[in-house]
Amino acid sequence: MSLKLPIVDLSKVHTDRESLAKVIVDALENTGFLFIDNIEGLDFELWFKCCEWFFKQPEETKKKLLRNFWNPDNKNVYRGYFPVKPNEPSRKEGFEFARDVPRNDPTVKPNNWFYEDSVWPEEDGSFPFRANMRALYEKLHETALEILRLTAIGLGIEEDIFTPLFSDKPCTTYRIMHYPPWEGTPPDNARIEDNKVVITPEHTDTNFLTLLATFDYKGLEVKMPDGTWLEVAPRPRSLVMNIGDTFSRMMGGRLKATAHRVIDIGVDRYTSPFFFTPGYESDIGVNFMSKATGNGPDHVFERYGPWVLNVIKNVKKYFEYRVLPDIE
Ligand SMILES: O=C(O)CCC(=O)C(=O)O
Ligand SMILES: [Fe+2]
Repeated sequence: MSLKLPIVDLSKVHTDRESLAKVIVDALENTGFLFIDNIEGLDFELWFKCCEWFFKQPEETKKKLLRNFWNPDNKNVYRGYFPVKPNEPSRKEGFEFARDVPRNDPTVKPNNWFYEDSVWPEEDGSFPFRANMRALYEKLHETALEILRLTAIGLGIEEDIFTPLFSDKPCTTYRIMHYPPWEGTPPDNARIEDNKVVITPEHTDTNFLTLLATFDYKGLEVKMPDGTWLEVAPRPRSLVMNIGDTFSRMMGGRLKATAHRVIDIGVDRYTSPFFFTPGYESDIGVNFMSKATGNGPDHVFERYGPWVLNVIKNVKKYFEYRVLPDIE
């Protein structure tokens, strides 16, 4: 069964802010997923071409971009390329980058790998991969901020209240992914109910807000409050949006970070999430609404960086992040 997600039509962003705000907050209080239509200037075809271009690069090129965990010759520990791992239920290769910060920024500790420089594949001049991806990043950053302004309106708080979390060096990760179909028999840990096979197991996102292009591929499924799974039917030129643990926790669970997974559809699958993420020093403490309204249980200041590092290393225990060095 497929899920009819609420749709936020951004062509109405100047004329009908209140009703868009209501759609967003209602969606985030319920299923936690929605579609965003009509994002001016966002070129999905170019975005898809970037995926195709990158994943057909020779293995040698990708190897130079591997995180240090997979290629000790490389310095990058957080950004770059990750390969398909044999016998893992998460069956995908991906490339991740961020906005670079100036190397001489005195507020960034030299060992803070959240802010390491992104690494890029060499180009031969026929396709400006890096320039395209960077332009797409800025468009998605702008879109995410607009969505958060609308969310704030829907929550009845000051429209720009979330903006400062992302003004100072956001830790956003922009990723492109390729899921190759299983070769032979999938491992047992990829098998789920009804003989289905996953290529990304059930999870919630950890970051603040995710904007996802599925490029009309099927496969994404969302968990309903009653525990059943519904598929997200592809919607051309639309972004799928959900929020992550960071935002949900700040809101005391009022807005939902909903579990989702990806089912094997038997063909090469390309998708691209933009993991919109606060700055390392940004305050993501609980009881955010008390801070925003001056009422309610005490808001407790908490920095994003140390909080999320503990989550990925010790709570979610992502195996490739287990080795990440401590920062402070
Ligand atoms: O590929 C997809 O459709 C979703 C991927 C996803 O959930 C993720 O990367 O967090
Ligand atoms: Fe996800």
